[in-house]
Amino acid sequence: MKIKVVKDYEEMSREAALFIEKNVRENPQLTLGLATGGTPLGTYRFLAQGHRERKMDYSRVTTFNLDEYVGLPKNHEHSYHSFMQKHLFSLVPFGRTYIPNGEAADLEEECIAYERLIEKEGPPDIQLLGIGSNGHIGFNEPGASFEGETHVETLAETTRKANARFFPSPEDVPKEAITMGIGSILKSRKILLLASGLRKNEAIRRLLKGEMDESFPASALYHHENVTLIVDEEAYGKGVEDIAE
Ligand SMILES: N[C@@H]1[C@@H](O)[C@H](O)[C@@H](COP(=O)(O)O)O[C@@H]1O
Repeated sequence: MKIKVVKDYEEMSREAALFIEKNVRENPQLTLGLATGGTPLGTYRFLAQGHRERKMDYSRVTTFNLDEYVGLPKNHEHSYHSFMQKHLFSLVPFGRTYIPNGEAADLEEECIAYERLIEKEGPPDIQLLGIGSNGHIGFNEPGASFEGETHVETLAETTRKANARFFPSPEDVPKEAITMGIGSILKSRKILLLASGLRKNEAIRRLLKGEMDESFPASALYHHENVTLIVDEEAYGKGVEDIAE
């Protein structure tokens, strides 16, 4: 695991966007795995700026999103479809964009179809990831299998609480989500993990201990040979050793 410690959220976001831009310049037909949540917002802002000001071209890039809430219509203001539209897709035209359909009549079928799509079009050349304070990646909660494919996950109460800030009230946070599995995520060629702020300090500390354990989903990343962690000083904390290589 390559670890880059940066000053703050802005710097993390800029570094992440530069990482993606460099890879897209080298391969304009890249497949990009995308994440939601507060963490990648700055990265998306910088990608949009690069497109606007430096004419970065994403017209042949295909994107796959990690996850979507179950039961929210695509045009619901808190669906991840709406999130991506608002923060990235309306600002940067991509070739093709895929997000799981959380209101599919047959969710199992949707999961299988999404996994097949990833296999057919991908796997992603770069998978962008945030980390939950309980170590979740995508919506793979503690206990999720490291070999798991796209599936329906019941959200941990801590995750629902953390995401309540995006909803009018905590009860409005859906109880389930479709998520790419940890096995699907690990198929990506490169993984770019971002973490910012004190809220993530404990999760980063635990990750950097380097112990692989299904009770801590992000530790599965030690099974992958090309992971870059960009972490700001608050999330990294003082005195954390670079245990990981
Ligand atoms: N499903 C998403 C994850 O993809 C995200 O990485 C994580 C952290 O969110 P945030 O970036 O808002 O801290 O939780 C969310 O629930």
